[in-house]
Amino acid sequence: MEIFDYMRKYDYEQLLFCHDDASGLKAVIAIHDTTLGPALGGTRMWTYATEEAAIEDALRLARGMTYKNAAAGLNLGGGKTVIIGDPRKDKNEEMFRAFGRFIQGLGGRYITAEDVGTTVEDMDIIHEETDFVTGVSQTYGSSGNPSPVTAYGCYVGMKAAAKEAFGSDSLEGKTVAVQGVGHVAFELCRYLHEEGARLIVTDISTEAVKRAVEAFGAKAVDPDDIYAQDCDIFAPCALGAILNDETLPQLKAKVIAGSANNQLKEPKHGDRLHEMGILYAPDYVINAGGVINVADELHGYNRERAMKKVEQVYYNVQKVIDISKRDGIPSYLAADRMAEERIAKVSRARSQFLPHNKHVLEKRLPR
Ligand SMILES: NC(=O)C1=CN([C@@H]2O[C@H](COP(=O)(O)OP(=O)(O)OC[C@H]3O[C@@H](n4cnc5c(N)ncnc54)[C@H](O)[C@@H]3O)[C@@H](O)[C@H]2O)C=CC1
Ligand SMILES: O=C(O)CCC(=O)C(=O)O
Repeated sequence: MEIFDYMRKYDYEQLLFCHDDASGLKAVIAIHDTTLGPALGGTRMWTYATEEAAIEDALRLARGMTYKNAAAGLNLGGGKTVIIGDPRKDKNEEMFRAFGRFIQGLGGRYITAEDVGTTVEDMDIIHEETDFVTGVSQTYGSSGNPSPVTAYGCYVGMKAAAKEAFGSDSLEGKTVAVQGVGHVAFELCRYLHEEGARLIVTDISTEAVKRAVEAFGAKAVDPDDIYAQDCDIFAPCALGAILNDETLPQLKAKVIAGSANNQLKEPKHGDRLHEMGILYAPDYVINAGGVINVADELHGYNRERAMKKVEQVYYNVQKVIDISKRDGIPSYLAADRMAEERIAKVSRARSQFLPHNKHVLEKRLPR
């Protein structure tokens, strides 16, 4: 991999390697774009097969956060960290403290949060060493676990997509097939059940399926059968790349609206969904509830205000649909266009010289 060629191709700002031998910390922080504000994105801990795979993941995820934050209307840029290691075996307090000090050294250019393999408890340790961490536990007056808020954003985003596809945003009587009933999807199922939707669920964990069947009267199906279910809406809430050559021909849903990141295996699958007349609510627009929630911590966390902001996901999905119709392009490209247009407009507005730039971080968390 030619790092600078890759960074030039997608316009990255910065890539940092953080090493601490005593704790075993090997972290890569990627900062993609800070036009809108400091780069905010979670820390993923994973056992990467190679260092190159870890760097690529950090870069790809950081760019995704630029688009997610811009589309969500946040004054934040995009960044992400990967820590190389097994989250079940390799974590220790010194590691997250050392990592926190590296983040502090960036002076606010990058703000972290949870991602796959890291928890609220890990954020609390990072918080001992830096001001620039969110997703910290509620005992610090912070937001805690973001999943229920992500679920709420996903629910309102699904309603906006339903309005376009079925003429009404009511989900009463609609059948929703949910792939993966983990932290986000279980809460999503609760909203759907309360509104009177019929649920079909699957998960590789029989325990997770059992919980959803018992709590919401959901019908359970095998993981491979979820795509071909007779349903109105398909909600991918487990893995990435599940919209691909094998699964697209099986789909009967008119709408795809779920929380999973990177749902399209390749861009051509977004084109194909458009041709098939299936409305795809782009992943990073509909699953932005989590980041909207943690970003609220930067202003002194207020749950009510955060939930109000997350309601905006409804209108963001509508905006994407409008751009898709206006420009005759698939929804995934419309989402990119919406994010890029916002970055360009803010960038133009900020070209005017000001003696003192307004700092985006109005209030820091107490420590
Ligand atoms: N937690 C959050 O706030 C956010 C989550 N997301 C994304 O939403 C998705 C779900 O996140 P969480 O609920 O936090 O994760 P989770 O790990 O709690 O839930 C995922 C569920 O999917 C199941 N699963 C895995 N492979 C499967 C397969 N092949 N078929 C069926 N089920 C399978 C797992 O057993 C698990 O129950 C992930 O893609 C995540 O990246 C995105 C933004 C924020
Ligand atoms: O939701 C979070 O905890 C952090 C934001 C993030 O990294 C994401 O949305 O993927």
